[in-house]
Amino acid sequence: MWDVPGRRRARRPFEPETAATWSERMAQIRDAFGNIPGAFRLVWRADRRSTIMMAILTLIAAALPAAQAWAGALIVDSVVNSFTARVDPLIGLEHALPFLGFELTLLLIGAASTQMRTFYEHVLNARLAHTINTEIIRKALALDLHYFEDASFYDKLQNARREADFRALGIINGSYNVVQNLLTLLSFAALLLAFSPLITLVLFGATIPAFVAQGRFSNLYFRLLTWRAPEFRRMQYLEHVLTVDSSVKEVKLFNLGEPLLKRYHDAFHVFFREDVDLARRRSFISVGLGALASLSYYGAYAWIVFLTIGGAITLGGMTFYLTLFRQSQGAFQGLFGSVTRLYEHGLFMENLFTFLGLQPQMTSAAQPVPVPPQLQRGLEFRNVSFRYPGRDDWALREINLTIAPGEKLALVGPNGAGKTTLIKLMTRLYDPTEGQILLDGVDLRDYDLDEVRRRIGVIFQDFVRYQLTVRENIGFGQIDHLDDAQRIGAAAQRGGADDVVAVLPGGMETMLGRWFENGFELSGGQWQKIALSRAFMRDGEVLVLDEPTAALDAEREYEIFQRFRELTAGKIAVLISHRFSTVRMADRIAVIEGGRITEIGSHAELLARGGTYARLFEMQAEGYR
Ligand SMILES: Nc1ncnc2c1ncn2[C@@H]1O[C@H](COP(=O)(O)OP(=O)(O)OP(=O)(O)O)[C@@H](O)[C@H]1O
Repeated sequence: MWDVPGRRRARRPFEPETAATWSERMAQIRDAFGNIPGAFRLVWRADRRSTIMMAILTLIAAALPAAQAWAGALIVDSVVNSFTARVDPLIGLEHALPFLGFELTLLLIGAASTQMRTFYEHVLNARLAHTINTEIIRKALALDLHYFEDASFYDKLQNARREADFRALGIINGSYNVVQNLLTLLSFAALLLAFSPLITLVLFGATIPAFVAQGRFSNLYFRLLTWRAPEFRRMQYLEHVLTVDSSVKEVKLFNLGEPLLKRYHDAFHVFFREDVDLARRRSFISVGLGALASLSYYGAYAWIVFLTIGGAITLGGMTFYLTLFRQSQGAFQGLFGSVTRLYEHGLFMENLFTFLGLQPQMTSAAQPVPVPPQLQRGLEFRNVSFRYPGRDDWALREINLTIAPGEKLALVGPNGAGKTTLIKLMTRLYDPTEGQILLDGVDLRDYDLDEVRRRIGVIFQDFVRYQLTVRENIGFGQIDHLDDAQRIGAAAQRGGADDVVAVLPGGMETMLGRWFENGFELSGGQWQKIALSRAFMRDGEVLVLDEPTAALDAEREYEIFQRFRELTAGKIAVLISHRFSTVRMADRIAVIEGGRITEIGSHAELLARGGTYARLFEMQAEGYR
């Protein structure tokens, strides 16, 4: 039913109903309402004062109509008394004035409390959005890399983020409204029941179908939005590609703009049609069921008219009961409306709480072994095999490798061979599926996770270009030394960023990138020097450089590698490179093919062996002749 003809991409069909059995439906309702306390805790954490103020203001709002009715009655009584006593109009007015003043005061209190509530709601909304975003970011920080390499994680993130703040606030408002309506209703229900239980049943019973229908629509709407998360992200992705600096060159030169924009439009129209369809059905059913409630009201009306004409009740009694019918039915509908909205908000909060409930698997040992200050035995891969979550094939298979303290090891191999994966295991971004990685004889998993990472400096080939100052770009290698100008300067020199800094208008304080004002964009190689310097900022025992010099000019690369031994003296250095001029400077070279180490040895040994390394080296050397 959600499928729109003529679309190119086949979509998963949206199934409107899954909670088939009664018990499943009850469980769903329980879950949705079960999220209310959690939402309250969240709001409470975000801003206690506003939460309390809103509660007080709601109670004032609940009490005001009754007080106003009472003030009205006092005014009428005062007028009637003066009239029957035939007092002078001025004196009569004088008697009524305090009551008029009372009503005016109530009116002013009402207006002020409405404004105050709007104000506190605004404050709470801003704080709440911030609190929720912070919790989402904190959770993302705690989660392992594999979550970020999985599309369904982004759907969860998307669902958690979307509307969470507005829904949490909705739960607070909804809960307060339920209390308000309940109080009003209780007072009316007593009077109504005393008059006629049957009429009470007819009036209230007629509003129940609308309540049930609204609940079903809330459920449908929630599931539609949740199910839609992947498509919605695809739209956001297109928007991103079409509007950021990193893709603008290709978008222009390959004329991708309009075709991609069309995809964006198409996705929007599918969503739009689905939304309109749902809204239309919701409106139709609401009108139909609203008519049912009105019908019951007019049925009761006719009954009262009949009783009045028959002389069973007075004209005043008729007016009184009619008011009672209308107001109590209104309060009942209001109560149901609030409950339905609460249910809908509760469903949406489920997404946030599910996300916040995700647990990292890569955790520190309960009683971590301290990492030794100086490595004695180095790093050892013992029978390590690894498969990415959700993949059947092995990315690494039976890796046995020991890297001695101070050794320089190069990893070479074709694209997709598993080199970067090996680094990810070494830095505990992933744990091996089989086997162990030992740092100085102790399994990496027995150390404190942060401690391990602190001791290893890594720059990946897809390093980050922080749109921040040079100082921060380098200093982030050791964030607690961000203000240590000397250390940052030394790291810049070792990584080769010193000559970049020399030409920048603001030196170390120059803003890099084009995203922010006065940003200075660097060339690919210049960025790489900055990233390399970031790795040198770290004073760890292990330095890992994944394609560190791919974008450097030959001269600079030569210079850095001439000094490489000196720069990494006493440290383990692992470098991945496709450039043999770089690779040959390592003590040993491991060739990785299809996830296995197929050759290992020094440059001379591998050349002498005449295997893959020798073949690739000759091929590259040939290219330069
Ligand atoms: N996050 C991931 N999830 C699933 N599979 C992955 C992931 N990252 C890499 N792979 C797969 O693991 C294998 C090894 O990839 P890896 O990135 O380690 O190769 P590499 O040797 O570093 O290649 P390159 O020289 O191209 O950088 C490849 O088959 C790749 O498809």
